[in-house]
Amino acid sequence: MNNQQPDLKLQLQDAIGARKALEQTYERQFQLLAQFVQRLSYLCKGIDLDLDNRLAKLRAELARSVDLEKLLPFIEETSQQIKLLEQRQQQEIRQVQSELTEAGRLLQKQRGLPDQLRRDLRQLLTKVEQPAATLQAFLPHLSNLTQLYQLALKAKQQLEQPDADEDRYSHICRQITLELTNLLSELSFAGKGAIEVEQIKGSLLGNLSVEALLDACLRTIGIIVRGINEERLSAEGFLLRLNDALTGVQQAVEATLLGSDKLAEKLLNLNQKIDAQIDHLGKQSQQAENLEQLKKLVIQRMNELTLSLQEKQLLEEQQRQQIQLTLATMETKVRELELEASSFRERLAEQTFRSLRDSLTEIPNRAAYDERLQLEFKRWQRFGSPLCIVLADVDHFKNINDNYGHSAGDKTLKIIAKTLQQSIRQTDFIARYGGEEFVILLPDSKLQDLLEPLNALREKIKQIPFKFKNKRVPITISFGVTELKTGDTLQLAFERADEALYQAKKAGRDRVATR
Ligand SMILES: Nc1nc2c(ncn2[C@@H]2O[C@H](COP(=O)(O)OP(=O)(O)OP(=O)(O)O)[C@@H](O)[C@H]2O)c(=O)[nH]1
Repeated sequence: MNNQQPDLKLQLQDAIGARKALEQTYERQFQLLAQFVQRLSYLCKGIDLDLDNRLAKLRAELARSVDLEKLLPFIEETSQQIKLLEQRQQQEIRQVQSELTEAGRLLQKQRGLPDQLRRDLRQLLTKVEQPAATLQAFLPHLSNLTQLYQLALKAKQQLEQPDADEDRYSHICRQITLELTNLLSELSFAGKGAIEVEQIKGSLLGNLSVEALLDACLRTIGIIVRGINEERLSAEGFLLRLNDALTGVQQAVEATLLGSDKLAEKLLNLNQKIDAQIDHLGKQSQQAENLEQLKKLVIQRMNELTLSLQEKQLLEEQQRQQIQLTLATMETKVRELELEASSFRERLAEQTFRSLRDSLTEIPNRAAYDERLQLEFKRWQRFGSPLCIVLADVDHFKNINDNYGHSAGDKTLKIIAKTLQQSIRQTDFIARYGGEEFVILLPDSKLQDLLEPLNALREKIKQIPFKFKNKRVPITISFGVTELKTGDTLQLAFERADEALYQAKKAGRDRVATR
């Protein structure tokens, strides 16, 4: 029993020591937490006056006591206040987002902004539209937008300054050249018109003055008007020839009717004559007194009758021949008309075919693309199966024209167009969008499934052994791809593909970029 007493005492001392150590640890942790809360509360200072006051009280309480029970009401109140503040902040985020978007859109509406600025602005607006957690997240966007406003202002000022006339002048020239080149690539004429179109296209590759561009525009209008007139005249000519042919047939029928009327009259007279001859023969034979007299009479009348019958046969043969002739004439006329009509039909079909084809590369042109796009878009809306748009642009194509001439450039475009067309599926659609740019529509394809085939196609183009001036010149192509999303308009989707293409170019070309 005596031995057990010191043991108990020792155990009690240990327990008291452990408890003290625990209390000290607890106090240290509480101090640490209190310090942390204090620092955090300083960070929130200045956001809201009421919150500042509550946090000050909480800090004072934390400094004074370590009793959590006493602190609880303060913590409760402060957290309520923070919740309200949070709601207010969400509202402010939405407001800043909408104000930034509005300011960006306003800038977008300004005319005469440089192309690059437009692209940057478009990208910025896409970022602004994405949800943000804090107001601070908008700060870089705000600063970007301010920069874009400054750039736009500078660009505008430059345009308005007299010494910017030169820039403005060349900007206008470039715009007209671009529009006219696009228009010409959609026109397709045979013969003289085609040669003239090619000449104008060739002249647009140089730096033309506004006067020369105006002249090119007027010449283009002339070609179009002539083309329309030619088609109109050709249609008019066909109708006139149709009218002539019908008049011819009508006259032939009338002549036949008239001829057969006359013949019928002659035949009637002849029949009456034959009847009279037979009648006369009958009467005279009764008056004959002997057989010899009768025989002479009969022979004479029979000769007269034979002559009349021969005449009748001749008349009938004439009538038959006349009808045959008329029928043959009518048949020839009808055949001629048929030939004329079928060549007219062919010309019309060819015209429709040509107006939807690009004359250089012989693949569908932009007008054909617009038509097909509408169709695919409607299908996409109705059936919901995926639809992708790919923009393809030959890299540094200007260098080919500059270094090896325009016709080398033309040949390059033809080969690339052919390679692209041969590489897509039958249900896909490719068109020359203009210049060195092509557009491909891929129904029933998901964006992620296109990366591999498009990269293979890009490699295929790179491997084409182009040779100019006895030198192997590798040519590359960049692709911008997008898939239509719910709520998309055609314009939005196209702009995304265009942005992707821009990214591919910016990242060094010869690549596939997606958006
Ligand atoms: N030979 C030829 N050239 C054309 C035709 N249409 C447009 N071009 C030329 O294509 C060139 C396009 O040049 P840019 O738009 O500067 O582009 P790029 O040189 O391809 O450079 P990146 O696209 O930036 O890689 C211009 O020089 C046009 O004159 C055409 O039908 N035939």
